[in-house]
Amino acid sequence: MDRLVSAVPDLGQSTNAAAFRAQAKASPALLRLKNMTCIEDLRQAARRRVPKPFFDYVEAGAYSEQTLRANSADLGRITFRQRVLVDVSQRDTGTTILGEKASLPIALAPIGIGGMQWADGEILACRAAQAAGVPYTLATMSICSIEDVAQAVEKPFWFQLYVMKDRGFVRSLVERAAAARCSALVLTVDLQVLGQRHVDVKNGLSVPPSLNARNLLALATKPAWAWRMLTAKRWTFGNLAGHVKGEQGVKELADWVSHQFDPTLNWNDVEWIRSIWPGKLIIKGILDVDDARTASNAGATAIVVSNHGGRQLDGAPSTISVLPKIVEAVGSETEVLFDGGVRSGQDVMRALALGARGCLVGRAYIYGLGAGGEAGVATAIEILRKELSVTMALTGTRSIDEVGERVLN
Ligand SMILES: Cc1cc2nc3c(=O)[nH]c(=O)nc-3n(C[C@H](O)[C@H](O)[C@H](O)COP(=O)(O)O)c2cc1C
Ligand SMILES: CC(C)CC(=O)C(=O)O
Repeated sequence: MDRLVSAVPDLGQSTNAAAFRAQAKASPALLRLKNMTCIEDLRQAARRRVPKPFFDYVEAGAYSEQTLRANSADLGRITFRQRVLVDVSQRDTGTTILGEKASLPIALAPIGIGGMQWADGEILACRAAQAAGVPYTLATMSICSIEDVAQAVEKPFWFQLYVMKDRGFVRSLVERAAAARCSALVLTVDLQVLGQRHVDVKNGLSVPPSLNARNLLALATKPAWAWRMLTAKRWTFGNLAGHVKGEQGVKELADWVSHQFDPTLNWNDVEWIRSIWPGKLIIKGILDVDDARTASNAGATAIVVSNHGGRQLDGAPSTISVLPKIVEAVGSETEVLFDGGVRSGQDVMRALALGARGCLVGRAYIYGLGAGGEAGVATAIEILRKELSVTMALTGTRSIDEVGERVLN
């Protein structure tokens, strides 16, 4: 299995289908994934390869999962206007996000515990993103630390910040992100209190995994996964090591969040973060027009219209349903990014058509990671790229600048 990973560190720029096919021929890992033609295929493969508690953790939404379902369902209701007899032989999926070139209008979203999907998962995902020319966001609650990732990749990445009660620790995280040359800070503001995901409680999700009979069985049935984890020797939250007393072996996730995360977080704290991080600041977790205006006034470079992938406020509206009014309110001053339910290039096109500058993709790439490590993430990005490119062609669109309401029915 390790051969599978080491075979693909130099994927190169997989920004077009021919290059990707050539790489796939040379790489056993990509070859194994060649029959994965859509994100759902990667999801099924991840289900087979990742121990149940960690696969379930990715899938889960909060409570009744109404908002989780609404994200995808509302995206799926948006239909395109088919246009014909337009010369679409030359199409460009490239754009800029926060002023930086991106080969696609996407960024990889912060995903806590990513390194439990595949050993060293955050390093591998970041490498795949950089090879494909899209931004990668490392989560505060990652398994690989900021320094682990910075040492293993060539270009800057984004760092996602959770604000904890210990502000000294928060400041040190920000300083570490700056020292690692992170190019943007993504401040997540929608998870000061955890929305319950029933399945995590039932599975007794903890990091590192608790060694009871049931969990041992779940791990033992995925020996390739377990072998990679044993070899990588990273089992717990890398960024927290040595900083948060007595929390090396975190027990129940929800308990831990309620002990550590600060529910007093408010707009004054955003001012404080702004003062200690002079660089690009993205505020993630905005779903309301008034909040979007306040974020824009607080000096955010960008906001992410997000309900945390349906994992927090169950009963909140889908992100696509609120996107247009938020774009209308702040889009001329602040870049508006979007996430929630994006599982295809068509979904990326839908969000762009309604005014998003780009999409953060969460589960879509995490399924790839669980399915095949770095090669799996590269495959996920490539699937999105191809789908977006074909959707552009069939709507008579040659560049991302041309995407707008004109492509929608
Ligand atoms: C397994 C998982 C873990 C996540 N962890 C974080 C996190 O640590 N920080 C954060 O800001 N958002 C986190 N999110 C939310 C994502 O960044 C993103 O908002 C969401 O996944 C988008 O929805 P999608 O998965 O439908 O694409 C997580 C989402 C998932 C599915
Ligand atoms: C470790 C968690 C707090 C990460 C997260 O944001 C999530 O699971 O949605």
